[in-house]
Amino acid sequence: MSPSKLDSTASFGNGDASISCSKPENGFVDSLSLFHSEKAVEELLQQTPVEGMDEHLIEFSEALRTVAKALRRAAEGKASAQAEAAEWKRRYELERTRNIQMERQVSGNNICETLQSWWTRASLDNATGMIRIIFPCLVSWDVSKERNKRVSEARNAERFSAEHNGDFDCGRVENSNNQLVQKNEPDGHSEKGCMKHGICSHEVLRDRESDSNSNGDHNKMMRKASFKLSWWCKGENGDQHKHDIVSFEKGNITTAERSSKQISLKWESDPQTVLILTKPNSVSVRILCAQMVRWLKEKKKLNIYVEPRVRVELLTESSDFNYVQTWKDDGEILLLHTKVDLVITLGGDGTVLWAASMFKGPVPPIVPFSLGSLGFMTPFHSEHYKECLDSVLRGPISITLRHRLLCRVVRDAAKNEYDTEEPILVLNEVTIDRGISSYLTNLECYCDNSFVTCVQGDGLILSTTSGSTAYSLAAGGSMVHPQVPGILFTPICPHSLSFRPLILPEHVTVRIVVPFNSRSPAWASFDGKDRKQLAAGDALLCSMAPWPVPTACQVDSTNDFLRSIHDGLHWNLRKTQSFDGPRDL
Ligand SMILES: NC(=O)c1ccc[n+]([C@@H]2O[C@H](COP(=O)([O-])OP(=O)(O)OC[C@H]3O[C@@H](n4cnc5c(N)ncnc54)[C@H](O)[C@@H]3O)[C@@H](O)[C@H]2O)c1
Ligand SMILES: Nc1ncnc2c1ncn2[C@@H]1O[C@H](COP(=O)(O)OP(=O)(O)OP(=O)(O)O)[C@@H](O)[C@H]1O
Repeated sequence: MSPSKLDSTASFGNGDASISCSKPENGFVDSLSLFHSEKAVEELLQQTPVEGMDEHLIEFSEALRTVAKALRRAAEGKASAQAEAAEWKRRYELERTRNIQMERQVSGNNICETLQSWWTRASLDNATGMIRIIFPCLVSWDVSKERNKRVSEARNAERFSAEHNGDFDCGRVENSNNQLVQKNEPDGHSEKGCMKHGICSHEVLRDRESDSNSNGDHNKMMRKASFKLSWWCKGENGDQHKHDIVSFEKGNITTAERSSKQISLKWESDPQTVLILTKPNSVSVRILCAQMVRWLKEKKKLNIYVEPRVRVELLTESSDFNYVQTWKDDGEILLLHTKVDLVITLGGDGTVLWAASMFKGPVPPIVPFSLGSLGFMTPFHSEHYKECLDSVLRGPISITLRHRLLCRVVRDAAKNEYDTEEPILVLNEVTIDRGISSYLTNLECYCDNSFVTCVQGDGLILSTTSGSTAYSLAAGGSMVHPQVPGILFTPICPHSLSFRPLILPEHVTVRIVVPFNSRSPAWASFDGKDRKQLAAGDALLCSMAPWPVPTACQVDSTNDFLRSIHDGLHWNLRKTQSFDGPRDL
């Protein structure tokens, strides 16, 4: 996977005539210097007086010529090998791009398919000329009539990809009415069939109403609450969600939508089920959790889920907490997002990271209460939990859609880039570092098809904008508003003066490869957890995940962000300069 690197150094004679083939920065050998070597030998011989030269000198000059010729041949051989390698790389990247496009098409088609399945419920909005589709379980989305055409195109493409790419078959079959339907699993949990490596597909957004009707009252009670998202800017409520981001009428380019608008969440039916996640080993958290559970059950009549550990703790306190629900195995955790309307976290940022890591697909809105020391992502104060939850349950609320990164490890022995280990979603960052090794990491970095750089230092952080205030900040990265979509590329202690951090656009795939000439393996860790070793030839692929983490805001995402950098980090805190003193008049 790594371009091979030669390190050749040869030197003949002294002064002007010395020939050297050195290895400059970033590992690229200057092959021109090899071509120049033969010329330099000729020059050296011309400088030597020919007359009166004894036989040894003639022999020596012949030997030099032979060496120079050998060097030229080596240079030519290397140049042709490089050209061949470049051609193979080009073919490989083409193939890779084609595969990625196919993958995107499939996931895009999954959305289109969901749209298709709700087409029958679509209604024409006469005022705007738009067709409005209500997704009963998650969002309402306006789509233009042209989408209809795209859906059928997408379905054709899906048929193509189903034939050519078995990886992404989420268990769909076509019924006699030509509609795409879910294959029935023997255990009735067809969603499980949609989880490739434990990551959800968009299939899970389908309505669960039919399930609840057929399964009686219990499931009816568990039906997910629906809500609607709308985008607004500068305090104005611009509820018209246009899909054309860029228009170029009459040669004028205009952008209509910006992804960083404030988002507001309005419940369309009342939330019924909350999941409470708590930081372990904290007495204050335990006490608050018991109070909150009681209040939510008695005053708000909500169904409550907690982790198995917390249920045991609650039952130890009182058997009255018998109504609190939990799960038995990890398989049930994968289905939590289909039952839970709202997640409440009691702890610090680590508990928000923990909550996000439990959802390997869509994430319900999270209300994070601060019971830690820093609390960048936890704007709610626990003392006022009743007022806060009252207002959240009533809605509408401002939310921050925190982007996540999807990380896949591709081992050297993998057949292709889809032959990966279980993908991991991170809310803060993935770090590739030297682990316990005392050697510099040597990491080759690519952005889509382009070589970025080699990281020689302690490692590299690929961070979300939410994670920009965490480890990336400590390594010298910029602080970025969490609503800005992008991937931060921040080196850790690079052994180079000019290696400044980068911010890459959200649509790219970053590939980090451990080259074969690396002195030691590298280690990847995900939101500070789950260390994985990366041996020579292994790669880590990182791209923006389609499932952000919606966290409720105290005021709005900008106000909350600025407050947290002021209160949490004391950003740019300095005594104000006094008026009396030197000044320009
Ligand atoms: N040198 C460093 O700054 C450093 C080193 C290792 C890990 N970390 C961070 O710790 C995170 C894991 O957090 P944890 O609570 O499980 O471990 P932890 O208990 O070690 O706490 C790490 C600290 O980072 C803070 N933090 C976490 N996410 C943040 C964010 N998005 N913005 C601002 N501060 C944030 C936490 O509040 C906590 O104070 C990792 O994702 C990584 O970003 C930082
Ligand atoms: N429900 C949970 N189960 C297991 N571990 C958890 C859970 N919630 C949080 N943790 C872990 O506990 C650790 C501490 O959590 P958290 O950061 O929320 O608290 P804190 O350290 O007191 O807060 P702060 O970092 O702001 O001081 C983190 O490493 C986190 O991953």
